[in-house]
Amino acid sequence: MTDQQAQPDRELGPVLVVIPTYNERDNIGKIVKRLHAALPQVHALVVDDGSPDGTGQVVDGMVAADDRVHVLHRTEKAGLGAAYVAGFGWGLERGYEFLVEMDADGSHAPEDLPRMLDAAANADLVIGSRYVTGGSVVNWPKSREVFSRGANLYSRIALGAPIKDITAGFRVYRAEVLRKLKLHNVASSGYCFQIDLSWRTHELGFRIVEVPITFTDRVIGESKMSGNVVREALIRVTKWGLRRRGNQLRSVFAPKAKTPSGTAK
Ligand SMILES: Nc1nc2c(ncn2[C@@H]2O[C@H](COP(=O)(O)OP(=O)(O)O[C@H]3O[C@H](CO)[C@@H](O)[C@H](O)[C@@H]3O)[C@@H](O)[C@H]2O)c(=O)[nH]1
Repeated sequence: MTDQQAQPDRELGPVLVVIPTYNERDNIGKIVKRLHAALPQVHALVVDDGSPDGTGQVVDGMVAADDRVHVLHRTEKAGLGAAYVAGFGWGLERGYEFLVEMDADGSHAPEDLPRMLDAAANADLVIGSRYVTGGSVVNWPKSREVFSRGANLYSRIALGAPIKDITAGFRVYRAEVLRKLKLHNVASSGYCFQIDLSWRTHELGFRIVEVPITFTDRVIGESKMSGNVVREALIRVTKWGLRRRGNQLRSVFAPKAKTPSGTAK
């Protein structure tokens, strides 16, 4: 891992693109190359969870050849959320002002990132959204898209957050947001991490903007979606939603404070 000072990018300040990897040996080189073709000045941090296919060693070679590429090696597969928390911590310590989430498999087009960074000039969180006007999904099996849309609808209703693509994994966070989110308290490890951070960002009153993107299913390798990932999201979102309803009811039925004249305020 090189340990350079963050370099300024565009007019925004230094940008770090965090890319979690598990078994992405044949994807990681291509995606970082596309990223640097689109945005030569950004830095990339790959967070690899000891991929058995040797992704970590491939990235070591990239780090040795390019000052803009960094790596965090972790010993075991601990989920996408934990990988991002580690990557964000690394970036915040080094003074990056914008921290980007992006998959390694090409589902997220780095060529869309300049538009997202433009939007970040007036937002605290920019979500690359499949489900706003102009956004789309290419090559996903219909069942996966229906599932993803259903998960979004359920989360939106349960949490009352007006975000069309709350599970999206292509995002730009302003560093200030991540500092306020108290990342050490985030326990969501799978894709639920995206919902968790979106909701926390919304609750803190930060500006969230959705920019349309085209999500294209991976050509090489496999999705890490599993029963555990789905269960975690379902249980957590339901629990947060019930807690939110409970808080709303408590505030409606809580005894009103009395004024000195005896009328309720
Ligand atoms: N380090 C690490 N990386 C992981 C892990 N699990 C997944 N990744 C990496 O995280 C990225 C996304 O994982 P995929 O498994 O390819 O995701 P997907 O099924 O295509 O899901 C996409 O859509 C979801 C919502 O619909 C998103 O929530 C998700 O972030 C992603 O964009 C890939 O770069 C993958 O290697 C893990 O345990 N550890």
